[in-house]
Amino acid sequence: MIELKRISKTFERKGIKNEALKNIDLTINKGDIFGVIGYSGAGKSTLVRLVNFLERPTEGEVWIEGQPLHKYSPSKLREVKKTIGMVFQHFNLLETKTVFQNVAIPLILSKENKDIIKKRVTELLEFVGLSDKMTSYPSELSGGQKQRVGIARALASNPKILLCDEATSALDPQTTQSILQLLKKINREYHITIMIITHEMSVIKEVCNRVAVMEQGSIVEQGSVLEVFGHPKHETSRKFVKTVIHNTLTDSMKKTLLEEKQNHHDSKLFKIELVGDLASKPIINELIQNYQVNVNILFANTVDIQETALVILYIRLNGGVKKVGEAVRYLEGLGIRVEEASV
Ligand SMILES: Nc1ncnc2c1ncn2[C@@H]1O[C@H](COP(=O)(O)OP(=O)(O)OP(=O)(O)O)[C@@H](O)[C@H]1O
Repeated sequence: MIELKRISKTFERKGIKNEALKNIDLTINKGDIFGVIGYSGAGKSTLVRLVNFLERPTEGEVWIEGQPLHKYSPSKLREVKKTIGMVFQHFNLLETKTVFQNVAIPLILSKENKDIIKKRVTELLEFVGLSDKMTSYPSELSGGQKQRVGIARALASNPKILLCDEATSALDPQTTQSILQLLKKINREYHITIMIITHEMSVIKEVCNRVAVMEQGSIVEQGSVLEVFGHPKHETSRKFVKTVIHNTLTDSMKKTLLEEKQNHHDSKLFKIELVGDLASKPIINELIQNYQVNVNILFANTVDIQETALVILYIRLNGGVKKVGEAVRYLEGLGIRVEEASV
């Protein structure tokens, strides 16, 4: 578990202060794959560097697995930091060392014996799918293979937490997919909590269960990925969600609705979201049959988030205030999020 409490970080250079993080409160639970997203300069890297104390907070507390890192001496910090692995955007491999030697570095530093190192590195290279590259040098590998080495090295000391700072940003979409699948496998099989820093919402959609959106040093929204994708509250979150999910009426549909407005003064427009099992229920049919309302579907989109279907619909209900009200209450009673929409 990672807990950041009232964290602020101010950099000072030549008398000029730069408040990189402002009053951050964040809890990442054991087993989470937690994404932090934001535009360049939002403070993401500073935030992740605080978790393994590559940076010290100006104010606030950093708790890792119940341990108060902000109170620890450098030697005690070194011990805790062994339980945290880090994966970097540009891999940070030693070019003069082989794949095997790169992965072995953390074990050599903690003075493990040769047999243990050999066994552990062999296992890890098998896990990341690079058994046949043991004696290769980084210059002989593709970007995706280099990142697999970086990940194996981060796992060498058996961490409880893995921090990934833009780990897929230098990779093409297909390689990104394979690295994200590997991170999922690490989370599932090794029960490692993962914190992912990214500026790509597709990364969050693919692997994270929770997300925090950052802007100018603050967290402007956080929650489950389904919640934030289905119903982003902050403007910045909405912009990020739009990059991966089409969740608003199309321009041509808005135009038509505006033109038709006078003909539909007794109808109401709603945005509804169906999550998981609800997505496959005959809800529209029930609205028509049981509540005698006319249902006009104006927009529909289905996306899979974390292997769960999220259906976003814009529907126009017509049938008088009473019937429409009853229909809405029926939907809400099923646990469907219903929001009156405007054009
Ligand atoms: N060591 C430093 N000294 C001074 N200012 C810094 C330092 N590190 C970061 N900053 C500043 O803190 C702010 C946040 O930077 P940070 O790198 O955390 O953002 P980011 O969201 O990770 O951006 P990017 O995606 O571009 O890496 C920026 O204004 C940056 O200039």
